[in-house]
Amino acid sequence: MSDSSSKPPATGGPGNWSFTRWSTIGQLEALEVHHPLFQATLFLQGAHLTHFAPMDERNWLWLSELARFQPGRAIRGGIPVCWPWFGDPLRNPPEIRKRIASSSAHGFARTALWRLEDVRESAHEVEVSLSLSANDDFQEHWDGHALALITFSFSIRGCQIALTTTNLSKAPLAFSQALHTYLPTDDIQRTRVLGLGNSQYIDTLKDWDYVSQEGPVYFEGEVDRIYETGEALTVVTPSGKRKLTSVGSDSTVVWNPGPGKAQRLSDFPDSAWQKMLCVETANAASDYRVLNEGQSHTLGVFIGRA
Ligand SMILES: O=P(O)(O)OC[C@H]1O[C@H](O)[C@H](O)[C@@H](O)[C@@H]1O
Repeated sequence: MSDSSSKPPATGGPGNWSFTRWSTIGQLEALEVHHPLFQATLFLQGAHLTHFAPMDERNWLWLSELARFQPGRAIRGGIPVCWPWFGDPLRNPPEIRKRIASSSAHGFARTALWRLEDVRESAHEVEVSLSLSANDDFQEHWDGHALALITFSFSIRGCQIALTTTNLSKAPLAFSQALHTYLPTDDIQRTRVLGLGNSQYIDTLKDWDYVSQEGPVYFEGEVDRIYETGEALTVVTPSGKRKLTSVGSDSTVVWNPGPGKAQRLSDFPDSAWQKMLCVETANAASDYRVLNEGQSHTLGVFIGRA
């Protein structure tokens, strides 16, 4: 399945690194980081991180055992980059919707081929940057000109992701987005998310009604909510805790498909809803952003120990 070499793909850069190497996984090109302190796997398609773990630890990200690594197909698990719109185009505000020429959820970035910009290595950290220039090549999906630059910083403390969008068109650019993090759990019924109490959420399963959250978020069946806060969160599972700290975000999506939707999802085992949850650092719903010509916005998350 995985074939490592130092030979870069046509879309990659030179591979003269100590801890990072090119790899072919399924039909896709990936960068594998094997640092003495941590490991990571990052695909050029979608700038999609599927694996991050400090040495001797299990993957901090959930990855479906049915995930397929094929051109044009979203990988189920890891951290899909939803950009330049989040969710169903029809659920986005008119300013965003008017640019979208497709019915696909979560934008085109997660299945587009990103360009490797830079790899920086040190004794403590590896930093990988990729870019996606959304220009006329993406006309069939979207009408706009923007640059997405994403930087992953891996260290023994955790993994930081920063996604910067720059508007390259003359007209204002409205967009929504998310870093759609899949996390593993041993048991969803013994999992909770702390830090969202005292906020409001849109319950997308109940006609998009507003609901007040009190106390921790528990999972009993399907959950699909957009919280109106970007506060730091702690995810507590039977085997440990993770802290997610965001920048540039005032919305957080919490999702678990539950047993019913699990059966309809692509590349997702029927029982896997018991072993995962998504906590997505977002600019979604009313937290969408508008950039004037040349302006930039950075959305970021640090995933660390709690
Ligand atoms: O199946 P996908 O397009 O990857 O979407 C997976 C999920 O993403 C988000 O979390 C949405 O809130 C869910 O409604 C959706 O089911």
